[in-house]
Amino acid sequence: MRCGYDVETVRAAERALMGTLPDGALMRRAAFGLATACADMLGGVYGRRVVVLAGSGDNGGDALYAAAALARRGAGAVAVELAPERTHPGALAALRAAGGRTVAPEDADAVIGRADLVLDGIVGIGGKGGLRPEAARLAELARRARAAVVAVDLPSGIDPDTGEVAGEAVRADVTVAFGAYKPGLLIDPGAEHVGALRFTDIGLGPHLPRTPALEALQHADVAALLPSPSGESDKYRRGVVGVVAGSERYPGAAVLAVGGALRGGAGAVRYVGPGADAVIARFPETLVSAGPPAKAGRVQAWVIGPGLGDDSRARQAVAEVVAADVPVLIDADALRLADREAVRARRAGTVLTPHAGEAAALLDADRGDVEGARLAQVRRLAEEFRATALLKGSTTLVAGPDGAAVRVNPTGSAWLSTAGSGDVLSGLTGSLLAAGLSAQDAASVGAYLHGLAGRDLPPPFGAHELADRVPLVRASIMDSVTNDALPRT
Ligand SMILES: NC(=O)C1=CN([C@@H]2O[C@H](COP(=O)(O)OP(=O)(O)OC[C@H]3O[C@@H](n4cnc5c(N)ncnc54)[C@H](O)[C@@H]3O)[C@@H](O)[C@H]2O)[C@@H](O)CC1
Ligand SMILES: [K+]
Repeated sequence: MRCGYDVETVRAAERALMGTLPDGALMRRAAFGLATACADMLGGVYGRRVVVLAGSGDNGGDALYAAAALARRGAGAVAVELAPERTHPGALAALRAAGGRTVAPEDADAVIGRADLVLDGIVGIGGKGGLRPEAARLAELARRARAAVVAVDLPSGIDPDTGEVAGEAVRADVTVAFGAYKPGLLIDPGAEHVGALRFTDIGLGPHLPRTPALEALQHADVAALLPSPSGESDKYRRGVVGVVAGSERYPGAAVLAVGGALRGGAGAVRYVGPGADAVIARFPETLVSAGPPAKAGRVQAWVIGPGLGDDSRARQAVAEVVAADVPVLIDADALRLADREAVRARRAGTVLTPHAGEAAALLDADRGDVEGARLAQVRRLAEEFRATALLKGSTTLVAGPDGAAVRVNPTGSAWLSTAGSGDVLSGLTGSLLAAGLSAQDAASVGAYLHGLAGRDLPPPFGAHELADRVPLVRASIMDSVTNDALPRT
């Protein structure tokens, strides 16, 4: 699991650790990791031109110490001081002692234009609000530069706790995070500015709390959560998922959601709705039923919404499914039709899967507000509906109603935004709910497999191919974990 900790938590851990170490030890560790990452990036140090954008806090200090280390190995180092009277004195002295020089912000353009590498030490976790004009100008120069840009701890201008970006922000090729990932490095729009994310351990681990603010699953976590049938399994033990989707107008949504559910590993899929002929033609193993969901027979979880429409049949089906005492996934049209109070009153797990536009409608907000503040908005959704909310988008987030860590999906690609992609995700996640995963695990594992399937397929692809790819990515996850566990020879 990759974890993100908010600034307050990181600061407290740093204080606890610093109390046990000589002065300046943490900054030395950070600067050493940073200089190593820069040398890797440059592929050699001697004769390279390094420019430091040095703010007046410790972030600038890290950058200056790293530049001093590079200068000692033969790089030319120049620091642009944002506020010369307040630059970190020890780090500045180290840079000068190593032969580096400083220039005023007015001269930044010229030195950045000749640089091979720009180190962004404008602000780190001490940044407040959008970048001030002088800092914003430097961030813009760095963005336009042909040099490689390495962000120190985080790209200046992104909010470390939320990933929100107000105005200009540095766009890095590499970001070197110290001690702990901050949530803003993992959530868009901040995450888009990070480039390749590297980590430098400064020893904070033992001082960080057990529960982070944000979690990103990795292969081993997913492998541990994925259900596998055992000798005792029958279709009910593996989980029967009921899918209420599709309409005369959108029969394809039914096929895609059922396909996702089958590939998610359910023991059986029941389909309820007017798309039965299309479903059976593609997946003859589906149990179809013409009546309402309440009469469809036993299921361990329901998926409702893709392509459903909003006629009286759809409304009735949503009310019945929301009233069921098994886990329910509510998507697409059903998000509009579900009664908020009825959803809040549910006792079994509930997963809502809106994209930003649907989330905006549910929260009475603007779509842009949802996209710009994804973490706050997914938490709000979970709270207001007392449900697990999966907010789809460039970084998919999953928040539970209990205030536990929010999950951010690390897989996925822009090619996933294709018609029907969400229908597959719904079926897939519903299948995991039926197998007994908690709402938050089912949603985050569903998003992980779905995203990985999207990365694995040569683009462009159609949504039905995503479902077909799930068994392959599942196998590769299992393989990678088994191989990791083998002794190395
Ligand atoms: N505290 C520690 O133990 C460690 C801190 N480290 C570094 O220290 C950083 C935090 O240092 P600081 O607390 O000094 O804070 P920062 O250096 O992140 O930021 C503070 C500086 O930024 C300026 N600033 C704030 N908001 C701004 C805005 N919107 N526009 C322009 N300038 C703005 C402030 O005036 C101040 O000069 C971390 O990100 C990390 O790089 C590392 O050296 C590891 C150890
Ligand atoms: K920075």
